[in-house]
Amino acid sequence: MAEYNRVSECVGVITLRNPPVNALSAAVRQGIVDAVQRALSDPNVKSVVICGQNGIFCGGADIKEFGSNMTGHPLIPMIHAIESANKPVVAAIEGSALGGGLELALGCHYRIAHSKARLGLPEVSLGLLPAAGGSQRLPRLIGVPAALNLITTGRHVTAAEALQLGIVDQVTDHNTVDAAVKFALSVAGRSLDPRRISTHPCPQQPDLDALFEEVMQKVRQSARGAIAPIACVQAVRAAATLPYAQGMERERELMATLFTSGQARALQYCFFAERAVGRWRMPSGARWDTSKSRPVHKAAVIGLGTMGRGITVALAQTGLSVIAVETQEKQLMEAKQAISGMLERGAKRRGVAPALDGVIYSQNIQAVADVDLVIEAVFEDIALKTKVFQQLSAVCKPGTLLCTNTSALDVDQLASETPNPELVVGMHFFAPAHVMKLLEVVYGPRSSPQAVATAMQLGKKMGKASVAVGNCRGFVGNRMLKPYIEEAFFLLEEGATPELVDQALEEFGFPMGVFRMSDLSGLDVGWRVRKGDGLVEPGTASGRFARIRQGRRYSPLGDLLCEEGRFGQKTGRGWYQYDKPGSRVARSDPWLHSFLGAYRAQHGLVARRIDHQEVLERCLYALINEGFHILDDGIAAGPEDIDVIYVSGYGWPRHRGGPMFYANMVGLAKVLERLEHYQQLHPEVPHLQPSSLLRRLVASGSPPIHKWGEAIKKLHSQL
Ligand SMILES: CCCCCCCCCCCCC/C=C/C(=O)SCCNC(=O)CCNC(=O)[C@H](O)C(C)(C)COP(=O)(O)OP(=O)(O)OC[C@H]1O[C@@H](n2cnc3c(N)ncnc32)[C@H](O)[C@@H]1OP(=O)(O)O
Repeated sequence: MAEYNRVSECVGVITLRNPPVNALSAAVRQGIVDAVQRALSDPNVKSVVICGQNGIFCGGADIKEFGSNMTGHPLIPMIHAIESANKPVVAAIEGSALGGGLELALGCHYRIAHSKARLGLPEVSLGLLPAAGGSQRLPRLIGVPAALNLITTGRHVTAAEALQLGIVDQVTDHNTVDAAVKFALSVAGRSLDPRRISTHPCPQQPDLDALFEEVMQKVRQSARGAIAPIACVQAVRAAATLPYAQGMERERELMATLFTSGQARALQYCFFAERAVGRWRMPSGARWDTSKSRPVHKAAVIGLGTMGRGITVALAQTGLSVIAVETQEKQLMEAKQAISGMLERGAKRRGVAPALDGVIYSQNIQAVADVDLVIEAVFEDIALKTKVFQQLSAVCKPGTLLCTNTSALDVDQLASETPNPELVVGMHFFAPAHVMKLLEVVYGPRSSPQAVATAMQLGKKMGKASVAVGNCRGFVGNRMLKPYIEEAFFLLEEGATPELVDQALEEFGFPMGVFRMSDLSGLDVGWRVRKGDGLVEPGTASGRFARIRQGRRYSPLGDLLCEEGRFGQKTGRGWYQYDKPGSRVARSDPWLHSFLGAYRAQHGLVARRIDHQEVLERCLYALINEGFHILDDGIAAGPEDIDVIYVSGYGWPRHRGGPMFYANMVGLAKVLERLEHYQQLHPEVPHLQPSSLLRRLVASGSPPIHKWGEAIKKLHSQL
């Protein structure tokens, strides 16, 4: 797991070998310890180089080991042994040096990086801190402010930035190991004392207390309840104020708290879930590893409203050539200007040239004749979309993939309007499409595995968390959102305020509560859907029956607000009030409170005290319950798919792992018991009726989340 060779007579080269990322498993740690020992005891060896095989230095500690009893040689003494070696040790960094990988490099006396390498201490994103001395060495090397930035955000830096910060000593465009060996030869025999970072004091920093106070305040605000970023600040503070040995002790104490925390489990689950969703499978048995994607060189977007513009930018930024079609000249010109602006701003942020020439604008759908894939993003109207699909089928070359960005319409129905339904899939982007990470790839019963593979591949290329899901109303994300929003409306009827509901959800970790979120996305969106579903009834009927529609409890509160012209932020009024239309600062609105009072009086509802726990249980368990229905229906292949969708697209706090992971943490029996409790109180609310899958999982002993897949298969086979 770590290979040792002697090169150029007197340089010992230690190569980490643990594909795919050379993680520091027990075997690798032991291999390094043994190899260092060999190099130091060989009188012919004057210096040592540590590198990784296959163009990657090291992706850090082996995260899979964190869930088990960690055995084997510990990381910290291993790194100390390297730092205290009496021969120079040079890290040759190619690919990535992350987490424990960078901590290992910081224990070396010198670091040489390839120009394309990326370095970072991303432990915070796994609910941890750099606890192999990273929180103590990095501030000593690059100063407190820069180290705080890197450690609390976990961001990866380029080799150029690492050089500028002083993390690496040299950057090369050539073979890194050769450069490191040459360098190691040149420094053999030099004094190593100044190169042992742990012996340095932290660079002086004026007004240290004020700096830490300011950073801590910022971190608390953005952490939304996550504990690791705060522990990271505390650890760096120890580096700045304590001798190294005491700082290490503090680092260990803080890590001990984080290591066994539910948040660390949740964040590490997210890490693996994000990778697991790439290994998609369909109920037909088609899978990621047996379905070949088609190359996409040229794509088209039809309809350049907000979504179409964002999709065009996302596609163009991957280097694809894009035909952007909008039939109205004025809209086309406006879209061109907006898209160019977005491309320019994005390119500036990323330090690259804007892909302006990659987009060709046209008013004529014939322009898409030779593209490999089209994404339709016209208005959400089935007749219009059907017409577009029929035109595309006539215009496009054979084999062109036809994708719809619909969020609410039936992908199967659209597919059935084309001569080649196997070429049709949904690509459900989230606004703004060039920013939001999530992409639901929606397959119907007739979508070909190749079409799904191509859309998933394209999503990956665009940097999206792409999740393949089956076709149903609302797909996965919006389908689960419906009971969540409905419960929030019911809570208002029963005595809550938008402020109370939002506060409970924001304290849970959502960036925005349900009402602030509705104001942002526009109340008229849901109104239009409810109208289409025949749920909206005009008039002022009162009493219980006025709140039953299609046989189930219904709250017309959202409709009534829309009738008042309160569409949210864009009209300056919604569940909150805003200084002016478009303004973002939500303020409590006395009008809304008296409106709620009058509504309750009209319907004979007596307001009662509702606490945060009830808000969370009713909104979140209703959403989770729908997630179980989705799993039972086979719309999502596993809980990871649902969790990735919620964490990357719906603001579910990552440190709580996603709704299904959260249910697993709370305990399935408890979720079931609370749903039963609320269902008894509200028998006219079907979404509180526990899903049969949840019941069956509890009856089968509540298996842990990684065993749900197996359990679901077994339960289905027993049906
Ligand atoms: C009682 C309490 C006691 C407490 C005390 C405990 C003391 C313990 C002390 C230990 C101190 C440890 C301190 C160090 C901690 C760490 O190092 S944590 C890990 C930090 N590293 C990372 O976060 C990097 C994670 N990896 C990546 O970002 C990327 O994988 C990559 C390296 C940039 C490569 O990207 P890419 O090429 O796109 O490949 P991927 O698809 O992401 O990955 C390929 C597969 O590799 C798996 N993998 C990646 N990294 C790791 C890892 N570090 N460990 C295990 N596995 C890893 C990844 O999951 C992929 O596999 P699949 O999931 O099977 O697809």
